[in-house]
Amino acid sequence: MNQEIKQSYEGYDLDSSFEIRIHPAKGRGVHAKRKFLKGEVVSISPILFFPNDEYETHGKYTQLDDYTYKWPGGFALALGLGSLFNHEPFGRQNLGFTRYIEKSLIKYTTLRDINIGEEMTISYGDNVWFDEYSNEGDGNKIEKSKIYAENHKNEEDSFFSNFQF
Ligand SMILES: C[S@@+](CC[C@H](N)C(=O)[O-])C[C@H]1O[C@@H](n2cnc3c(N)ncnc32)[C@H](O)[C@@H]1O
Repeated sequence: MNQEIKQSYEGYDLDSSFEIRIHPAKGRGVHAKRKFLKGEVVSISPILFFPNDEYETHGKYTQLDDYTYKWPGGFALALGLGSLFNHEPFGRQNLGFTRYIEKSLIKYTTLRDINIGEEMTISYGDNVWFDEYSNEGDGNKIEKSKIYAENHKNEEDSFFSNFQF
């Protein structure tokens, strides 16, 4: 990460496991305050469901559009930490998520060990709607075409494509 970005981070604690840090381009993000091991359940978010018609008429014209997940019959807002996980290009994220439709929940699980201070991220998929920054490399803005190529170099990974907003 370059010096300019590092210096502009500010943080505040949520509890003994998580803190919020504010990145100049990405906004708030969730960072680990303790070490997490691969396979740990990090968070379970109950969701608030918006049926398609309500979303089409109202939701998509509001800030909700940056936060909701696709859900059968409409869209879902993850309550709690789930809405604050920022995006990393597919393959670089350290959390996976599973939708439990019947229970109206999303469960977030670590894909690898996560060290203290690391940002906890999910992948929103290939088609993001903002200039994409990545924690890897120099931590700066990345070219979408480069990431697309990286994500598709091994098409057998594509069964993960349901890990999308
Ligand atoms: C679900 S919100 C995540 C929480 C958000 N950072 C906040 O402060 O409320 C998604 C928004 O975060 C920002 N974001 C997430 N990941 C990003 C990334 N890798 N690069 C740039 N912006 C990102 C984008 O503005 C996006 O619309």
